[in-house]
Amino acid sequence: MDIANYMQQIGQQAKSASRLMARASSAQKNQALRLIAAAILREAVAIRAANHIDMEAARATGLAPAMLDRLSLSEQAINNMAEGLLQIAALPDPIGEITDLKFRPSGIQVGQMRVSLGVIGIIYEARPNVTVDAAGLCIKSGNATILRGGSEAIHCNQALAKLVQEGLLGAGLPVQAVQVIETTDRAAVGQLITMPEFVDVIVPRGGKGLIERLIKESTVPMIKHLDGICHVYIDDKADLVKAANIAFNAKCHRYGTCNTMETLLVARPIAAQILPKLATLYARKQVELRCDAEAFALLADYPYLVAAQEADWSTEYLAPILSIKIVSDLDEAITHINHYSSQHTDTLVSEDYSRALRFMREVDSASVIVNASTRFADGFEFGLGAEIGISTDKLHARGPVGLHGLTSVKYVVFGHGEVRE
Ligand SMILES: NC(=O)C1=CN([C@@H]2O[C@H](COP(=O)(O)OP(=O)(O)OC[C@H]3O[C@@H](n4cnc5c(N)ncnc54)[C@H](OP(=O)(O)O)[C@@H]3O)[C@@H](O)[C@H]2O)C=CC1
Ligand SMILES: N[C@@H](CCC(=O)OP(=O)(O)O)C(=O)O
Repeated sequence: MDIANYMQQIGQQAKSASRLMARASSAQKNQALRLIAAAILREAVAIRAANHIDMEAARATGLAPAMLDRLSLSEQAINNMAEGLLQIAALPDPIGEITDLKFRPSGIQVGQMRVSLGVIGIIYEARPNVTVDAAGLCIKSGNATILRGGSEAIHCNQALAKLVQEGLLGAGLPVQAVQVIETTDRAAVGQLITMPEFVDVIVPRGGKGLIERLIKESTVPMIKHLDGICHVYIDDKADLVKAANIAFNAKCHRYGTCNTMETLLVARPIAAQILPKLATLYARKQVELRCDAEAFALLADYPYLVAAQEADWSTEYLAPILSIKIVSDLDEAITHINHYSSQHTDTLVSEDYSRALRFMREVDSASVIVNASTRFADGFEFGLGAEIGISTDKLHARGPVGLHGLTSVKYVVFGHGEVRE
């Protein structure tokens, strides 16, 4: 395959499709979403068969269990993809909304109209449900998209792409509004990020290697969705029952997601009370605990205990591993988090109102949570219907990105024959 030519063609097709998508009616876009949902349910067996091929290949290469979990599509996950599309269909259409329309002294009326971004290139991990969530959000927000999922998911992504295109066709929308790149050759990524004539925005979801390349090479603006070095800080004013539930869920609910806790900070006055209890819970899941010297001494009998190294505080394990540090107070916790966190999601467990407010104001992360698990940092859980991912950028969109994050506004002016004096 001549990758440069192939990507030029994909880019041109996306650009043409984006013009039609920008003016598509809400009814058409919603019809496409419903048709895709129905096709996914109808073809559940074929989707699972494609996923099985990917899973077998990934197992053969020794992919880590948490990554296999991310790649696998259960019957429930397939139902959830379809349900997610129906939820996106039920959301109000943001496109065309005019806000803040005001008369100016000159007589003109000035307002802002919400518009689509155009063509969005999304590079993401081997997680097939993202293919459907991203396609659904891009369709509803009137964009065209070029999708480059993780190579381990290629068969499943192609099967899903066919169903998405079937739905677009059925609703009278351009099938090339959603294109899945058919090659796993990373040269295609290199092309995608250097086609500003066709691509308006790149959304990279991934780790440091991906981002380093994109920062060096991309000539297209990006909304970066980076790694999650997420923290839970258990304060000495915490309700310890809540704290244990939250700290267990934040680590053990799913190891491979970016909103999983990687470091637990515990206030010194309650460390001896809470840490052994938590260790009992973590031991059931065989979670390795990488502890600073103080926590190490408290948990000396724990079966999977390791002394933490400096590098642990800035490591995203995506695995049953947790680093633990005892801190003196909220100030030390905030300082640690702002130094080591990837500014994705951080949680405080405390019953103290003033400390909660301080944590929310001072922790510089996309989602700052009080008394709930970091795992809630998710577009669906935040009520966005679905998400493109979790932006760790500060500009344009921050945190879970839903429909609004895939749009922009332009000024619109209604005149009545006015001329400037
Ligand atoms: N903030 C967020 O919303 C999210 C963040 N993440 C983060 O992603 C990371 C885990 O996912 P993981 O699969 O390991 O991520 P990777 O960064 O390894 O892969 C993600 C995607 O980028 C591609 N890629 C990676 N490196 C390059 C490169 N140098 N050139 C071209 N393409 C590249 C991969 O392709 P290939 O298949 O060829 O490897 C894949 O499609 C974690 O850090 C996690 O926190 C994940 C999801 C959401
Ligand atoms: N929003 C997601 C987490 C973000 C995400 O997609 O993470 P990842 O599993 O690293 O691709 C969730 O809570 O399921």
